[in-house]
Amino acid sequence: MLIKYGVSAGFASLGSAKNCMLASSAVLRRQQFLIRSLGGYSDHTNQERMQEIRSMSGTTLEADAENVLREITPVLDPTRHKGQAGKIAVIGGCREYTGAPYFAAISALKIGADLSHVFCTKDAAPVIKSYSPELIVHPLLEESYSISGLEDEEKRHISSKILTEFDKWMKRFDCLVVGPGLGRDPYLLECVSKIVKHARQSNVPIVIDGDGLFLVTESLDLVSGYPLAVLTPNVNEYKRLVQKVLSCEVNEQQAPELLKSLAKRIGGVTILQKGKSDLISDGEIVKSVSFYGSPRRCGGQGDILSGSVAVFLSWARTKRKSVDSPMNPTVLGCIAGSALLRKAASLAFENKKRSTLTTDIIECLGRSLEDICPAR
Ligand SMILES: NC(=O)C1=CN([C@@H]2O[C@H](COP(=O)(O)OP(=O)(O)OC[C@H]3O[C@@H](n4cnc5c(N)ncnc54)[C@H](O)[C@@H]3O)[C@@H](O)[C@H]2O)[C@@H](O)CC1
Ligand SMILES: Nc1ncnc2c1ncn2[C@@H]1O[C@H](COP(=O)(O)OP(=O)(O)OP(=O)(O)O)[C@@H](O)[C@H]1O
Ligand SMILES: [Mg+2]
Repeated sequence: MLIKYGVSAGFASLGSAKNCMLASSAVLRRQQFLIRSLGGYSDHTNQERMQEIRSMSGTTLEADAENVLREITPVLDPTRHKGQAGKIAVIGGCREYTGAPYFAAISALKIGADLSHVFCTKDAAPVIKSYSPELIVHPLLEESYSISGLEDEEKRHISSKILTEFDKWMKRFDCLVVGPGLGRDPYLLECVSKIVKHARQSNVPIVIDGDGLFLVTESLDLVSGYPLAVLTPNVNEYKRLVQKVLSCEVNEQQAPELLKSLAKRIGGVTILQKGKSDLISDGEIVKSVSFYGSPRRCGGQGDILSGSVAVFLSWARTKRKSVDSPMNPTVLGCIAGSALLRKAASLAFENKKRSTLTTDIIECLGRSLEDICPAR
């Protein structure tokens, strides 16, 4: 059974009169909002999608994402200092992939985080630095090819130096994103496993994406039972996870139930299953984000999503500290990240149509959030 997770209901504990009013007209508002939202993705299936969404909102599967975005996005308060709006670190970037960690890290900044770091291999660092002076790029990780010929003892020494260096930084971060463009080199993945273990010991939230999902699918213990872990699998990554954990195939008819079982079996981690609709579960509830979006499937949209989820989940955790809310901040972060990416993708597609690229979508992140939560 899907547990009700209406956002207006969830935030009722915030106690404002505004939220009481929201709750009383929740169904009508949600329907109007979802239908309005369809504007961006104007293909011939809109009528069907409208019908789908109407029935989903009736069963409370569809999240009231616009309201989530409003609730967790902090106001731009002049008394706040640098860092209070979020410090994010992306662990990824190797010889093959330099775009993915850049997309994740720059998206975090464009949404409103104050600082965004990238920890990548030595070869990838100058390339990523050249994309943007805004990012703080650490040429820290090593791949097997760069240490080939060394004795095992020396390799272990390098690995422990990497870990010591990362530890100096770790406690400063509000969230890590592990995996965009990480690659699958065994030596590098072993180092990253140790980084994940340390982050977990320090209670730092971790969003796992891309090759990070390859790593945790092989070593589930890294995240199992850690409530601050968020996995963001695409179609392939999800299939591999389901096969490994539940020993079955993906069944589209029972997608919400399957996702919930998977999240529960991994000890209550939060999973954002990406697709035509994004489905989110922490093993207790299931929510979907189906509106907006674009028919362009250019690579890199998942990377924007992982950076966005990291920021929103940090904001949701901060909000939770100041206001006693029953909401799971990891689920809120996923709902907000998914909705914002889909809105930005829809705006970019309106302008660029077939030539829409990930960089165009990143340029629309600011306006998309501004439409929902004006800066002033
Ligand atoms: N510009 C960049 O540097 C980018 C790097 N990326 C990185 O590339 C690495 C590998 O990620 P991938 O997403 O390619 O790995 P996957 O294992 O998800 O994809 C592998 C193959 O599956 C195919 N595929 C993708 N979606 C599919 C679908 N819905 N149905 C059937 N087949 C599908 C793709 O064509 C691809 O050849 C990761 O580290 C990722 O972060 C990607 O994020 C894309 C952008
Ligand atoms: N068929 C679809 N229709 C509409 N939106 C989709 C569809 N598939 C994915 N998306 C949207 O694109 C986002 C990225 O999903 P995608 O499956 O492309 O991730 P990915 O393969 O990890 O991306 P990346 O290329 O960055 O690795 C999802 O959050 C979802 O909102
Ligand atoms: Mg991906």
